[in-house]
Amino acid sequence: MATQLSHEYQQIITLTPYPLACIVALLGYGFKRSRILFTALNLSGAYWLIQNGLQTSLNQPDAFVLFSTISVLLPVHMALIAIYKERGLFTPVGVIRIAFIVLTYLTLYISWAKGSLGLYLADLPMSMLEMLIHQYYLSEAAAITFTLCLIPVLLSFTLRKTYTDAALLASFISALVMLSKFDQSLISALFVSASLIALAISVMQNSYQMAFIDELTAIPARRALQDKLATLGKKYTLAMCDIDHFKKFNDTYGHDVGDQVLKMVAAKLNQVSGGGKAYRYGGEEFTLVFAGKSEEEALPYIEQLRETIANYPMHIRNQDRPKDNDQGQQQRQQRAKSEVVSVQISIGICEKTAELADAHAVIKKADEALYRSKKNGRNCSTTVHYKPKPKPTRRGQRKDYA
Ligand SMILES: Nc1nc2c(ncn2[C@@H]2O[C@H](COP(=O)(O)OP(=O)(O)OP(=O)(O)O)[C@@H](O)[C@H]2O)c(=O)[nH]1
Repeated sequence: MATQLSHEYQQIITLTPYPLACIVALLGYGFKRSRILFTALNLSGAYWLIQNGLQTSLNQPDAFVLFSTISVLLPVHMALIAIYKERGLFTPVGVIRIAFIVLTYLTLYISWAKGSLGLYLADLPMSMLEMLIHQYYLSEAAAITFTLCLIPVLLSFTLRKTYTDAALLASFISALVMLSKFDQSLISALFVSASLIALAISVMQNSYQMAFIDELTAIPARRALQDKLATLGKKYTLAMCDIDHFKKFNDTYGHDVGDQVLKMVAAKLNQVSGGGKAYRYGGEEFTLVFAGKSEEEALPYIEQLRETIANYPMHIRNQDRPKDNDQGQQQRQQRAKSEVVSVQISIGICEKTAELADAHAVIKKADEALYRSKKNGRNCSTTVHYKPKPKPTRRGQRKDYA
């Protein structure tokens, strides 16, 4: 009975990569991640051949040629997929890529099914015939191919830094382990399944990132804030922060510099202490959430942030560098004075009270307080309920956009 059960489990494990590959291919298609779909095709193609032609001793010429070819084909496809630029699935390049993967595995299968694969054994170079290390199923040719193909996979991972590239790298390493320890029972099913799961997770993480993380500032976005607001208890404080005269940054230095300012402010707000959490509310507006804190308790942390931002010397990077050296030096000297600017923010703070029905009512009140901060000369915080003793604001020596 135990053997029977174990056999059934083995069957399930052996079949698992097929539905997984379908799910991953559908995810790749649905989320327009062509590299995910190509990798699902590549892995399932190789796995299908392994299950059909390699459940026998590698001493058989047919099986040996099939194994040697897969050992080279799999990493080559992975490297080509890694360097592929996402251009959509049904573009000419996308279709060629799909056809290339399918045709290579199909040709191999047909040759194997006709029994003609073994005939090529004599044509294989020595580097494909001898295993490099004892007990590892990796020929010299496969080892060289894996090493060469690792370069684009690693480069793509380091340069693009996407979840997809992380999953591609994981699949690549997994393919290497799977092939070199090929004699282990169920190894191909387990490693191909693990790779497919990593690919599926990368699609989920990608879509989470797109929905919940603000692309420009890399801090949580409005949707993440909505989720957070839904989980807050009875006591919390929200602070709405708005960059002062932000339009002037855009108008004076251009949209790119405006983006730099947004990134700097977001980075500073993201360092909030006292249990606060920063979100980009939209445009040049940010929200700080202090769960379990009153206005009075949150205020020192908020004020500290406001001052940190106002005191930060923001260096405006100039895009058009002059070619002429003297002119460049003059401009650089001028820039040294004129291009360090101070960014200031105005803040409205409101805590949850019994009269305020929900978090949206609290945000509305905080927004009204923010409006009062703007009217009171900007670069200051206004609370709705708590009345702190007025404190004179300090202004720096740098160019001030108030
Ligand atoms: N560069 C850049 N600008 C943005 C972005 N989102 C919104 N803006 C700009 O932010 C500016 C907001 O300007 P206003 O609402 O007039 O406010 P303000 O100039 O900050 O003035 P006050 O709030 O009264 O201090 C607009 O010019 C928008 O185009 C963005 O993602 N990048």
